[in-house]
Amino acid sequence: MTILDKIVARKKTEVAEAKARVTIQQLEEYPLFSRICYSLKESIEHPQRTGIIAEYKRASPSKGIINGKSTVQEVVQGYQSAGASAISVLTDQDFFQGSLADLTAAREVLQLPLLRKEFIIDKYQIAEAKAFGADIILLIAACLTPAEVESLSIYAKSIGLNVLLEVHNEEELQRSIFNSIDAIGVNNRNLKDFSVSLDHSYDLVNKIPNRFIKVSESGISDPHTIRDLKKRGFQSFLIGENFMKTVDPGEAMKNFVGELKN
Ligand SMILES: O=P(O)(O)OC[C@@H](O)[C@@H](O)c1c[nH]c2ccccc12
Repeated sequence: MTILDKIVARKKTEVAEAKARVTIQQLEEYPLFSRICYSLKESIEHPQRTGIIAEYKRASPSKGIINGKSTVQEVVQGYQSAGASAISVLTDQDFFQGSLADLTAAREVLQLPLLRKEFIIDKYQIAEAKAFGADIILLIAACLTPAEVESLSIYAKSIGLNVLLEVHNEEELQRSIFNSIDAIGVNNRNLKDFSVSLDHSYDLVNKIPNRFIKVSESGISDPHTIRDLKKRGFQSFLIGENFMKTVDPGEAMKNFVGELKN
């Protein structure tokens, strides 16, 4: 059993438990649910922003604890001032030590699109994402059938969310493209064995149709890499650990962006 299989199995139980506590109809009554979402595309095209989607990640299955001290609000405010185009917050508890409370805390201090970073397998988690403050959801092709990618993305669009599809290889990409998707991210990390290689981004960029925002995800730690990815056609870059492993992630991003401009 791969780690991804374990996470997905756990998600099925979690979603069943959550549904027993709060129904989807009740989520639709939450105050944040009726909000108008920020557009990911507009924020990425904003001339004063960097294209970076900066992530708040306390821990991960591959690294264990990354940062147990910095609070979500201080970090995402730092990211926002440093020029992030969007913010990603992990909400998985068991493997990443995140929560929906982290998502709402981030929402309170942000004027940027906010991604619920989660292993989504059920429409219910998409309603939760909106109800707790997200503007963007992630659909991971590796754990969804094409029919699921289609129906989940259509539901997300129907409640005004932006949809980021994550792929790791060409087969996942070709089977998962639908018009209800806004952005396609190439995960440089293999979720089955955690190996990281930017070659995944380089190999897939020209196979992604230009109508989608192209995002390169994971393992980015050098401003030169961003320049290179941009030249090859990416508009956006998802970075977590490189900032989170420092004592002041917002400051680390500010310095990184400073180098990017030189
Ligand atoms: O910390 P990194 O290597 O900069 O990676 C960030 C982000 O891409 C990574 O956390 C991620 C990409 N896809 C995911 C899916 C689930 C959980 C986490 C992820």
